Amino acid sequence: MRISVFGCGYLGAVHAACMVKLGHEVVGIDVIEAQVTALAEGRAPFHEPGLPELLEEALATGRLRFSTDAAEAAGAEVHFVCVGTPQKRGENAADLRYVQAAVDDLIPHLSPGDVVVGKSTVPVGTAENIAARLWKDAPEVTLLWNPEFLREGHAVDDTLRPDRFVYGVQAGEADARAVARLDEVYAVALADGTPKLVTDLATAQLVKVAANSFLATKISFINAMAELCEATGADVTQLADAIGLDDRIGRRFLDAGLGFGGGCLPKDIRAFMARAGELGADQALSFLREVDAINMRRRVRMVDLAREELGGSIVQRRIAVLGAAFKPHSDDVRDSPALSVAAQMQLQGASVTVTDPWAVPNARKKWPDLTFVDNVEDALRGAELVLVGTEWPEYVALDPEKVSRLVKDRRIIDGRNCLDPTAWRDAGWTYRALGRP
Ligand SMILES: NC(=O)C1=CN([C@@H]2O[C@H](COP(=O)(O)OP(=O)(O)OC[C@H]3O[C@@H](n4cnc5c(N)ncnc54)[C@H](O)[C@@H]3O)[C@@H](O)[C@H]2O)C=CC1
Ligand SMILES: O=C(O)[C@H]1O[C@H](OP(=O)(O)OP(=O)(O)OC[C@H]2O[C@@H](n3ccc(=O)[nH]c3=O)[C@H](O)[C@@H]2O)[C@H](O)[C@@H](O)[C@@H]1O
Repeated sequence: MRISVFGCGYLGAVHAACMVKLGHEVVGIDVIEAQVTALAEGRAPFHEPGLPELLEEALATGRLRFSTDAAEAAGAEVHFVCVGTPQKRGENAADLRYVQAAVDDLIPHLSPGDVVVGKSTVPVGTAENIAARLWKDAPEVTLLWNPEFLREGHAVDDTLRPDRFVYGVQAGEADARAVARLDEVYAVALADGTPKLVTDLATAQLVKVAANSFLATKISFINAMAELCEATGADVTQLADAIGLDDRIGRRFLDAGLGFGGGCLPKDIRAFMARAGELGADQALSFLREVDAINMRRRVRMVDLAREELGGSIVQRRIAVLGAAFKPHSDDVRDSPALSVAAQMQLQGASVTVTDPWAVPNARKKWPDLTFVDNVEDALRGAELVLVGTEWPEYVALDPEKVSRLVKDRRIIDGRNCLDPTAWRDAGWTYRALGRP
């Protein structure tokens, strides 16, 4: 099947390469020339495990190309929309201008019978507006909404072996043909037994934001428990293990710490609240305001803890921050809790050095005033306080004895509850964490 993918960022680049792996011929379209050039040369423009190898393999088949020219989408039968839907500046709502522009760019190159498949995360109602637009300008083209659930750091596997497919459809014969076509695209995964749910357009759009809202709520729930643990001397990691053993609750997404960041959960819950307000249903999602507030409070608590540990002031104190990415195995620094804490401490007068195995270039672009180093030893050298902001395996594996000689003072705050407190305390460190005695 010939496929086009509009938007070759974290979602689209992985999707394009994976579609080749599934046997299709793909053109990836993006408006950023440098990104297209890098991808066409087999260089992933961001860090995603497995993507460089997959790109190389896909390019070698001759069935994958990239372009900035939307006209290259002509001749494809299925067109995926994977462009960004960031938070509007100064507002909670999603900025839909990239989705609108991609649809505008695509329409002149569509042929009768083509299927447009929306994958970007959008406020409910967006798909219906696009469908109306296609009805007017390309009436023999069908729109499906097929939200994406991949996680950064696991994107390749999540795309090739997803937990489920959701197809949002309109009513009618054309939709049955479009569904059959999307089934052909995903034939390999469907044959492996991946569940498929066919819903109306509104439900499909809601499934996506509901899933992300649930995940964000689960994280904020455990972080609220961490606040209680801090007030009582209890241990949130044991609490999570204990409640997580109940199958109905489950242990996943109960890791307390600095909370959620990234290009998705924070902006998606805010956009969902904004859309609910427009629909006159804001009360239904008022709990998400609290989910957001609990999440942001963890960052403030981390800075307060640093101040407490340093005897009341962080001004001119040397603090090493391990981690800049919003989560391990990614170089994405969008709304990164670790970076936000580092920046806050710097703004409050601390002398902060940040390191990360992959995210330093992106972090430097975002916060050029922070000091960045490429390796953990340089970050630790002379530090009066060490703060773990992202649980990269190499930080989890640090030997507290070995790194003792690098720092000025042995003080560590584990912002991700990822270290063994006993090992650090036994090596003479003052160990503090969020929600753990
Ligand atoms: N990053 C993730 O893990 C996931 C993201 N999503 C959703 O997917 C969408 C994309 O997210 P990301 O890939 O993270 O964003 P991104 O910002 O990494 O990538 C978006 C890409 O779209 C390109 N673009 C903008 N306008 C365009 C146009 N008119 N034509 C072609 N390309 C255009 C941009 O240049 C950029 O490269 C968002 O709605 C996001 O919420 C959904 C699931 C997972
Ligand atoms: O819509 C999206 O883009 C994606 O958003 C999230 O994926 P992602 O943002 O890649 O990362 P997650 O693994 O969900 O982590 C998000 C944040 O929550 C934090 N987190 C996660 C789990 C946990 O127990 N505690 C916790 O604080 C992570 O450190 C990270 O900052 C969802 O997990 C994906 O299913 C979804 O497709």
